[in-house]
Amino acid sequence: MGTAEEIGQQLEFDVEDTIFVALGTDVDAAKATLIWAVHNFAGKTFCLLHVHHLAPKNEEPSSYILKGHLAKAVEEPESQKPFELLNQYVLILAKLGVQAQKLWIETNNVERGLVEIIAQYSIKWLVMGLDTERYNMKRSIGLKSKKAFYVSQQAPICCHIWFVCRGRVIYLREGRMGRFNSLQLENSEIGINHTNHLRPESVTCKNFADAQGKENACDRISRFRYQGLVDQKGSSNGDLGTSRTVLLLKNEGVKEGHPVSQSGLQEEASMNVMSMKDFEGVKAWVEEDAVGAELKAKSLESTCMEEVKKRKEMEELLEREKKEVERMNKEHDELLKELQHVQEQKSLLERKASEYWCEVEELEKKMFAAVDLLVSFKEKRDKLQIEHEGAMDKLRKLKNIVKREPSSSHYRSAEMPTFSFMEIIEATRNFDPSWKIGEGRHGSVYKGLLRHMDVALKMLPSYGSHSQSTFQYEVEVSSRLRHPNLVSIIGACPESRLIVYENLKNGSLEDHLACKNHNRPLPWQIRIRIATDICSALIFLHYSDPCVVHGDIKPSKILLDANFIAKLGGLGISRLIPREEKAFNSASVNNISKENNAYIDPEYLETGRFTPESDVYSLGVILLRILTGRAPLGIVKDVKCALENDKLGDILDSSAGDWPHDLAEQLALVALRCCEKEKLDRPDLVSELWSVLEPMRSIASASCSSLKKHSRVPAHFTCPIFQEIMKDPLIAADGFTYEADAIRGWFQSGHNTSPMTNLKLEHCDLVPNYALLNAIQEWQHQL
Ligand SMILES: Nc1ncnc2c1ncn2[C@@H]1O[C@H](COP(=O)(O)OP(=O)(O)OP(=O)(O)O)[C@@H](O)[C@H]1O
Repeated sequence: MGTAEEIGQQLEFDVEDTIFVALGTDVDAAKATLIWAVHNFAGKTFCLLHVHHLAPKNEEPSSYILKGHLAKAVEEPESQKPFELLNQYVLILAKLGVQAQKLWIETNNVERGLVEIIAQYSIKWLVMGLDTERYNMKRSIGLKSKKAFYVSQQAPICCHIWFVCRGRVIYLREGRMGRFNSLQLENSEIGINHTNHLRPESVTCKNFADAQGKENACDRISRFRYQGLVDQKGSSNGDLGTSRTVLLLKNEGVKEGHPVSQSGLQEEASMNVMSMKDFEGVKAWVEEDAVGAELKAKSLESTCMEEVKKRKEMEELLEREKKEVERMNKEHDELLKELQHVQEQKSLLERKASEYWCEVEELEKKMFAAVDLLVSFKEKRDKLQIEHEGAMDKLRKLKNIVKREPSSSHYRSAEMPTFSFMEIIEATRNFDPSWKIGEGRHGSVYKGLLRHMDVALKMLPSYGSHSQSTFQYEVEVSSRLRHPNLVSIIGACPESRLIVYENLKNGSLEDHLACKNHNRPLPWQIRIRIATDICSALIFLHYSDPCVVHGDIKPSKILLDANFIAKLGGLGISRLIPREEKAFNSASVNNISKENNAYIDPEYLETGRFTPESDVYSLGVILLRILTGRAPLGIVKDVKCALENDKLGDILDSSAGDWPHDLAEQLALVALRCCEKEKLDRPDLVSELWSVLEPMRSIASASCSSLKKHSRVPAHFTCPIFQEIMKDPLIAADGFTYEADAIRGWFQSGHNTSPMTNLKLEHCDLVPNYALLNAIQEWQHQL
């Protein structure tokens, strides 16, 4: 065993020109490294270097080697050692025509051993194969192996080292010294190309064939002689520390247990004739020759088959999955469409719902309004029911009133005489126009001679249910109310809706005030008496039970008989009001002219309700007209103004004669009170109005000169049979008053009917009419 220098000297080849290839225990890696080296350093001398790791002392080397990668990788029997593989590599290279040496070094530290060998032999070019497992990543660059890293760091600086794995350079540690510093790689993946100046020195496979004459492979192989430079028993030269170095230089010196067979050498020799063109073939041979590779290939083949099978299954599975995915995608699309449709429906429904809500709110509002309306209608209904009950009660009372005995009331229960239309035609001379004495809203008034009586015939329109009811009502009321100052009804012609009244020969007050039909102006005395007559009639109506409100008092309704006794007519609009009632409603104001509006109570115009005070108001306007002779419109204001200015005399109707001033002023004041807007401010008929008018009448009677001129016997003072002023007036069952001798003679002559109506009398009893007698006597006294 010698020093490193000594060892180097013992090498039979030029270290300077040799490419050292350090091979590990990984067979695949070793092969790939070798192929790379041969491919890139064609023509160079190779020395295959294996630094063998010695087993620890407590473990047998052989068993350790068996555990090593090499033995496992090639699946060699126990006897085969990495050393034999090194020989195989050399043989393979020989087959490739590459000159190769082998160097076997044993040490207990591989990387340090490598570094020391580099140093000892001054190795300039070293290719270091790396474990494939560690560099399995594609394009992994950099050293991961601890050994490689150590070598790259510690190797002498003059050494150029390629770290190769799987046929590509992982890392290049460039050396600074040496002739081949600029050596470029032919197929390096790190991009180093051959330079032209190296080419001549490179020996390609072809060149190698040409050079075989100089030195054949056997010669080169024969130079591998085993020289036991290192003492197997551990007598180290000390430079390598604990390592043992075995240098293989010659065939004859093969280390024990690592023989190179003769046949192998012969094969190597024969393979020396192979050219680099057969490289692929040799490579195939190498692969076929390698048992491990074959087994591995088989294994790989079966694995591949399995993989193919698996792949097929996977592809089928994938296909199925793909179809499933397509189906699911289709379903997904359909569901998406459905979802979209549902969302559209949803938004549509939401829109409709909001519209419905709006409608519901509207309907609720309407419903609440309807409920309010219903409530108000119910209230009105209840009110109307109460009113209806009240009306029914009134009706019952009125019916009772109607049924009363004649002696207990002002009403007469006698049947109203009826006339045929033929009689009416005869009485009016077929409605001779010259016999027409008046025209009202409801029809014309004719004078007539009916059954020897001087009558006035008022014909109501023959159409409309209203006219029928008006007709019936007027007949009913007129027939039941009897008073010297009320126009008396004589009978009716229902078939022509015609009412027969007594004929008041002097016409209406209106005609006299307006001096129509050649009427002379009435003297103030007559006017005062007319006022008292109407007041008397009103007192009679208002104090009747039930109270009768005329409701339409105006001068045209005040008729004057032959003696200028005033009689109030036109009871058609009047209403019976029970005592406890104060008013009745009427809508007839619509038909009233503006002129006649002046007689109507302003309160009625506002409320539509007639009260007894309404009649008082009308009477007040009539009194003012009697006093002034002026038109009714604005008369109240004129008289007020005249009174305030003490100029009443200026507005008095001078055609009535000389009005006594006090009387005129008194009449004006009381008339204005009647025309007060507030009904409560108007005077009471009896206590306030009659009490003023009655003394006036006396004053007027006293002023006989003018009165006598106009005085005539009142018609009701004369007997209907004798036509003379009655001295002993008796009331018969027909309600008429007759002179006692005349009516008794009527009965004694066999009559049991009324001389006036020709109807059968219920009885022949006769009752004295003291009131009339008193009136006659008073009248006679005044005369
Ligand atoms: N019984 C009668 N005797 C004499 N003349 C009468 C009689 N009745 C009515 N007249 C005359 O006929 C006229 C019409 O009377 P009528 O009652 O029909 O209407 P009006 O009172 O004038 O008006 P309205 O149409 O408002 O009732 C009276 O103005 C009067 O001149």
